[in-house]
Amino acid sequence: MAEQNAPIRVGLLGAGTVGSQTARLLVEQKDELAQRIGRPIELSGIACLDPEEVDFPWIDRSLLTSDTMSVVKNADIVVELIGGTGVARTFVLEAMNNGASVVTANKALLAKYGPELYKTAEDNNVDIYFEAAVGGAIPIVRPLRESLVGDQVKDMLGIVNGTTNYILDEMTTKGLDFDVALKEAQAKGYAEADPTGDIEGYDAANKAAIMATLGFHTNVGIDDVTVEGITHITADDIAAATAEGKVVKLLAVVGKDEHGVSARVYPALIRNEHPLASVRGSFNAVFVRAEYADDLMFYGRGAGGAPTASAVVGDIVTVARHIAAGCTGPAIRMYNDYPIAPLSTSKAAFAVRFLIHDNPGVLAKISTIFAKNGVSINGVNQDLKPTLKDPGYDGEIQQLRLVTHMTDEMTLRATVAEVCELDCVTGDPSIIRVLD
Ligand SMILES: NC(=O)C1=CN([C@@H]2O[C@H](COP(=O)(O)OP(=O)(O)OC[C@H]3O[C@@H](n4cnc5c(N)ncnc54)[C@H](O)[C@@H]3O)[C@@H](O)[C@H]2O)C=CC1
Ligand SMILES: N[C@@H](CC=O)C(=O)O
Ligand code: NA
Repeated sequence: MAEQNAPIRVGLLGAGTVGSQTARLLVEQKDELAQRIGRPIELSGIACLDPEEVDFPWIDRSLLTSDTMSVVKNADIVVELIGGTGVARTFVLEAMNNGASVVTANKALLAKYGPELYKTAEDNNVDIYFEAAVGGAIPIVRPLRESLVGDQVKDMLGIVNGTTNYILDEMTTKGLDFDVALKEAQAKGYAEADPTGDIEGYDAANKAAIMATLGFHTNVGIDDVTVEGITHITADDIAAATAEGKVVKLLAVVGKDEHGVSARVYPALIRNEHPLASVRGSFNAVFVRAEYADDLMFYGRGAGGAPTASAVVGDIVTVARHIAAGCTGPAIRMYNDYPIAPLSTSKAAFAVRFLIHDNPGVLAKISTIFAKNGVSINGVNQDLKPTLKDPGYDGEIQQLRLVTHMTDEMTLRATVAEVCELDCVTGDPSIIRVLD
């Protein structure tokens, strides 16, 4: 009987943005969570790199240690909030092999080592839960893993990175520079320890890999995702979008067709009336289309300490309930072995921006190359950029923007490369997809 009422020990690895807030939610709601679980839970240890630097009024300093393995070994639930694919993997595997269940927010770890981790959980008869790994506070992992398990997911489309959504939103609505907006996102706790992963699209790609794996019951890893970030999006791109009644958003797009499964991350132009256009700041949103449920939409805070901690603590309670009941949740089985659809099957409409010499005949040369390659142009506009210069050319520079009809991506990219060979074209082109 004493055993049945003994507190369930929760070992926290990491006391940063998410770890510190997870500790707060556990401490502040201790009594109520015990009632929800039917057994008390206690924080048995908190590991971090430098305990001296952790100073939150709700954290009992005697629990802090830099001996992470000791926390792993003395817990029933290990909560991994360190991040990255290095030591986090070692600690998570050790925890499960030691009989502990795991809760993690670490999408990079799951997108790289998912199959190994899911199998280790099943082999050891323990849980691995990770609601916070996709869409922060938004319940999306559990709906894919449990609620929609009686359905067939067709595709998913979403904004799954809070940092880039915040940056693009601030650039659009306040005219902020990219770097200033990024610094703000870091200060608000949205960005990864190394924000390169956010702005280059890899964080969203990790999430796309997890979504595809759960949605299609097949292994999709980070290396299977085609990734394009937002670092090449300029104030000019945003201004052009605004002028056309559109916004630029970084999207994760996951689907399945006769060529296989695809998971892609790229910035896209979307109409102001599109529901994703109104997803602002650090909010995320995911659309899921399922065979029988039809369209579903999930929306909420995708990043930040407290919202992410809400998802983490939700998982801790779920896993603690399983421990109290002597069971585990559903295993993650990748029983399908779908191929990854090649990029050559990708089709879209594109907005392409070139910097060109302001001379007669330039537009004709460019449109000839487009026509020769079978890429149909839907719209053109041009404006003078008097502040830009091309060394070796005395005239002025124009910005030429072409919007194509639906075309295949490889042909479009080859066409743009061919145009860039022209002497009258300067600088780097910009290519952004246009969503219907
Ligand atoms: N910040 C956010 O909005 C979100 C973060 N996540 C994920 O949550 C995880 C944690 O992210 P943040 O809290 O933002 O990171 P953070 O950089 O603020 O905190 C990391 C913590 O891990 C500790 N740590 C590093 N190496 C350690 C080791 N060997 N042993 C023990 N502790 C160690 C650090 O001392 C620090 O306390 C990451 O996987 C991240 O991708 C997921 C969703 C949202
Ligand atoms: N860096 C991530 C944090 C949440 O997953 C983001 O910006 O979305
Ligand atoms: Na989530």
